[in-house]
Parts: sequence; structure tokens; C-alpha cells
Amino acid sequence: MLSTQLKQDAEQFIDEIYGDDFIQGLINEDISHASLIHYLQADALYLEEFANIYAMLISKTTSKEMMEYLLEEMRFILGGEVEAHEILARAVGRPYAEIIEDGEWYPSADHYIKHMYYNAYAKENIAFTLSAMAPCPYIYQKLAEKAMAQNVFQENHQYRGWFEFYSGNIDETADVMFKAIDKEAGKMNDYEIGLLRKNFRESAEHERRFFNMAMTREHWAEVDMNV
Ligand SMILES: Cc1ncc(CO)c(N)n1
Repeated sequence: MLSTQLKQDAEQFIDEIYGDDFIQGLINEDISHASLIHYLQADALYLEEFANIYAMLISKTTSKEMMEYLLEEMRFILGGEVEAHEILARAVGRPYAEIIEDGEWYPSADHYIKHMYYNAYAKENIAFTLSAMAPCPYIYQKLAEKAMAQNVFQENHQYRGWFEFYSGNIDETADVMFKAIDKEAGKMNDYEIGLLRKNFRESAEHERRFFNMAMTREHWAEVDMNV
């Protein structure tokens, strides 16, 4: 099945992201507050758009079951995932709502969001968008499972809750996406299946860039807007 191939394609990115500074910074509790703030500002905006893209897919699908799933996922993103963000905000020591008052689509987040929107607007079949969305829940789940398997997080570890959150709450999300992708791929030609695989792999790389974006506190170049 295509999803087996997609999961295999994600392996290299999961290993790379796991070894990069953001995840290692959480595990070792030495990530800077500035990087956590940058991540929270970018991720709050990213999740808003993720929910909007779910809404776009609801209007494109004819399957009642898929509609129910997309609605449920929107509800989770808009309400549930903030729990993971609150854990990071507590470590920073500032109210989450205040932290995310600032922020914008920083360059790497911008590219990731537009990669998903492009597929939602340009492609009728929702599998193309789902293949660009699937690395989001899948890679976080795998990163968290890997961290929990390879480390003993003490009760008072500042980020234990973050890893627990992603190793337990989102396995269903990715599974449903992969099932839908496999179903649609069964009706596609090799070129279209190649696009699904490319969309997925690019989003897996976007996941890596997103975390690294927070470590470098990536911003758009300052331009004097008054000239
Ligand atoms: C960028 C990004 N990818 C995945 C997740 C997991 O939902 C998230 N919160 N943010």
C-alpha cells in the first residue's frame, strides 16, 4: 500500500528531526525560551490554517464518514492541541495567550502552509491535500514515541507532558488520513501516486524546517515600508 511507502519515506526525516536541536532541546530541557516563543507563535497560526484546510476538505468530500472525521479533527485542533502549547508556555513562564499575540507566518511556516493550501485549491481529490497534511500528526506521534522509548522523563521534567501528549492523542488522526490516501491511490495512475508521495515527502521536510525555524528564530527581512 502507498501508506507503507509513505511511512518508510518519513523515517529519514523522523530520525533527522529527532537529532536536531529543537527536540534535543526539549529532551535535555535546555531549549531557549526565545525558540519556544517563536515556535508557539508560528504553530498557533499554523494550526489555525490546518483547521481552515480541514474545512475546505469538508466542502470537497462526498463521504459522510470523512466529513465526520474532518469535523472531529477541526474540533481537536481548535480546542485540544492547545494543551501541548500550554505545556511549552508554562516552561517559558508567560501566559500562552500573551505569547501568541505576536507572530506571523515566518518563512518556513509560510512555505509549509502554502504547500497544503496549494493542493487544497488546485486538486479536486482530497487525497492530494491529505498527503501534504499527513506528516503533521504522523511525524509528531513518531517523534514523541521515540523520545518516550529512548529517555526516562522524571515526573518534574518540564516537557514530559509534551511528549506524552503527542505519543497518545493523535495516532487515530494519521491512521484515518493514510486509509483515505490508500483508498484514493487505488484509483490513480503512477503519475498521480507519484504526486501523493512527493506531497508527503515535502511536508515531512517542512516539518524539519519548521522546528529548525524556531531554533534560528527565522523572520522575514526587515524592509522600510515607508519608502
Ligand atoms: C508544524 C506542526 N506540525 C505538526 C503538529 C502536530 O499537530 C504541529 N502542532 N505543528
